[in-house]
Amino acid sequence: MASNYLKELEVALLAVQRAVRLTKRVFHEKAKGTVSKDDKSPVTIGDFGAQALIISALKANFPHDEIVAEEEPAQLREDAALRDQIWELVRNTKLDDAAAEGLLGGSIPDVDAMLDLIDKGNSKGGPRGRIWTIDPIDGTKGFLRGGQYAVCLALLEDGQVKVGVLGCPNLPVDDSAPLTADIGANQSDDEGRGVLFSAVEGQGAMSRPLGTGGLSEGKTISMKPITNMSDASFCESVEAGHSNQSESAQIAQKLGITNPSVRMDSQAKYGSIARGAGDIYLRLPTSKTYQEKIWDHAAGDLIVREAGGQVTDTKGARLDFSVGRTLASNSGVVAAPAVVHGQVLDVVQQVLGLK
Ligand SMILES: Nc1ncnc2c1ncn2[C@@H]1O[C@H](COP(=O)(O)O)[C@@H](O)[C@H]1OP(=O)(O)O
Ligand SMILES: [Mg+2]
Ligand SMILES: [Mg+2]
Ligand SMILES: [Mg+2]
Repeated sequence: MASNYLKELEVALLAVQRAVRLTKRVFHEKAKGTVSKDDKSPVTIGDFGAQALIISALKANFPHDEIVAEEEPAQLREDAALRDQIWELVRNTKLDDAAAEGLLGGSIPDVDAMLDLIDKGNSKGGPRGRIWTIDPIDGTKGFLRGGQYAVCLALLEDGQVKVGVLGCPNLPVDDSAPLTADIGANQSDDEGRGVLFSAVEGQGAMSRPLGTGGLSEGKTISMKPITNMSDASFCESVEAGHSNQSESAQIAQKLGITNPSVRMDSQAKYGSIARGAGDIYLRLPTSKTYQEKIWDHAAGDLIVREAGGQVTDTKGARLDFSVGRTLASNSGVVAAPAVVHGQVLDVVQQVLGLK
């Protein structure tokens, strides 16, 4: 029987909403408990805490599903001070709505149970079955800089993205607000900011304000119908090491795009183009060896496609979430409204020398 994924969507939205409450507390702290991972990238107490809370909600509702999550608890088992800071955050973060909190399965019993939950995100992924993928804080560098970041959750079934949710605490609630990575001068003022994007395969894409309790009504979002490329806006990473910014500038110029790129951290880029605040998202490989991670793209891929977009890699292939924890068979990302995707891809391939 075909599933409409109603329960999966509700649990995913609430789990992300709750995790965002935790990450926002850390965002407003000066000391974010940052440590460096083996690959030199940063991770904070916010990343670990959000991952624990989301996995707890998934295990309470879908105990047989597998989970591919970004963080692993090894460093925490050795660092009691860091572990205790995370536990303090996790045990004190709840939704205001008791029924919603109850749906997420209630409290985690103790610090060891929390570490075990973080460890449950260690699935290898693959082509079969139900697999959730979590990026507890996407754009950790943006999070540390006081910029955009996203809490990301998606459900894959037999390698296809079925449900995607992105919590973007620093994007404007207003879907028609202009595309900017700026979150305003007064960073302690949350007024008008915080959006939850979601999509279910075949059911369209939605946005709603991030709240503190249950879920508010969602609005359908769609990409902007581009009639004139010179009016288009495109977004890319802030980090020059994540995407080739000189190639993207050449692509924009060849397409006739006159606006400068908007540089924004995280999957907030996918959400922004899905609601028509921007039009095109380019991610151009900077190295031959880096493989994109499935948690960095699964939710955004579905949200953009359900909003009327097309998402491929630079070779024109759809993103393949069925080959493990990384997008090993893809190279880069080209996301654009479906009607112009072919035109954009053509120029990307010319500039990258792929044709
Ligand atoms: N060399 C790289 N190329 C592309 N993406 C990268 C690279 N190194 C890290 N990333 C990932 O890019 C994502 C952020 O993307 P963006 O630049 O669009 O905000 C992060 O998840 C980050 O991983 P990590 O979470 O390990 O830092
Ligand atoms: Mg990420
Ligand atoms: Mg992350
Ligand atoms: Mg990371």
